[in-house]
Amino acid sequence: MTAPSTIATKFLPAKDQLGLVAVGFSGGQCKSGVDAAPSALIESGLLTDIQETLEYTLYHDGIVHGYAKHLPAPGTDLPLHVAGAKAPMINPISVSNVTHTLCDQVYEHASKGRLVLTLGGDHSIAIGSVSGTAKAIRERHNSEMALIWVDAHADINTPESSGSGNIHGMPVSFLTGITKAPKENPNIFGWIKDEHKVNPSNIVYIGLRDVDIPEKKILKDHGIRAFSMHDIDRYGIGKVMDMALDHINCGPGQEGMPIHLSFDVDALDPYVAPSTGTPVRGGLTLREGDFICEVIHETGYLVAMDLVEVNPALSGDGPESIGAKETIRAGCSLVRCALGECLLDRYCVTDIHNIRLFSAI
Ligand SMILES: NC(=[NH2+])NCCC[C@H](N)C(=O)O
Ligand SMILES: [Mn+2]
Ligand SMILES: [Mn+2]
Repeated sequence: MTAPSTIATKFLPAKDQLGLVAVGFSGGQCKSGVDAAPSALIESGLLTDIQETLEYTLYHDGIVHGYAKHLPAPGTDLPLHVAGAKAPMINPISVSNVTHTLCDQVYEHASKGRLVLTLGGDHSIAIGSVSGTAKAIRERHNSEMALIWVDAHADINTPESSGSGNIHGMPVSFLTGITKAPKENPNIFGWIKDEHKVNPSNIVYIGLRDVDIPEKKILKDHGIRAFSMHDIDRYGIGKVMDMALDHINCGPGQEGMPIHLSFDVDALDPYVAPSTGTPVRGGLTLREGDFICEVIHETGYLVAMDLVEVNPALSGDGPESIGAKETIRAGCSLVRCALGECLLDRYCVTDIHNIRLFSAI
């Protein structure tokens, strides 16, 4: 057995402080209902668990943001035709404005050393949450940040490569700088500067199984590390997580870097999380999803998490359906695991491979 390690203390957010931003936004895709997710998650008791069971001090303005002030007048946010694109970008001004505001909100929490939880909303909002965290981490720690993207999809289309024009399929291309503000309207995502960006070599995908052909090329060209469902079947989730953390230098004894976890609920199998806009069969079991979150918590490097794409209006019989309830329950479970549930002692990182002080109880 190795001696207790002191890893992770360098970047730890204040141990018990959690900043929450509830983002009721659905403009990154075309199905309504995903904007109702934060309220549904909160109503099912997530914040009580975070405060009472997990003992975090919660910083939350009590608002589910719809960003009405930041949205252009109805009918004016026209699809943007980008040269060479298969489909026009949908709601470009709305998504750019909302994510810019969200970036500032997340930055506010992260720059005070709080762990930041962003409840979406569709996955386009990660443009705001990840950029806000990245900026705060650069300022606080003079460090780059890792991004773990758990999803059935790679969400790395450019406006040119996207077949749908939905921006929730593009956030990673903007966050890495692979896509710049479009020439046709440089204001759209023109606010994204180097300080907001994530280095492609610090990104790890987990759970992929529906990647568009141009996205495969982008992943390859930029050498981005990705673990598909095939890899999870082959190696098991334990080994995949070891390899994922090793890639971002966050494994046992490694120097480490702060981690932003962006969790799209459609990474889970539709059996467990049917209420989502773009479900894909053959996904993660709930335990695999929870395990991913637990392992990331265990590193001590987690500084921010997004939970996105829960859409209570989808799956058969609407918001009250069993499917919607199950999806919300699964989403809450993922968040609690990332915040330290099931572990005997939060942040008690000893030797995460030998001593296993905190196996699940
Ligand atoms: N966040 C998501 N659920 N993204 C789904 C993206 C689907 C498809 N690749 C697209 O670009 O439109
Ligand atoms: Mn997805
Ligand atoms: Mn996604």
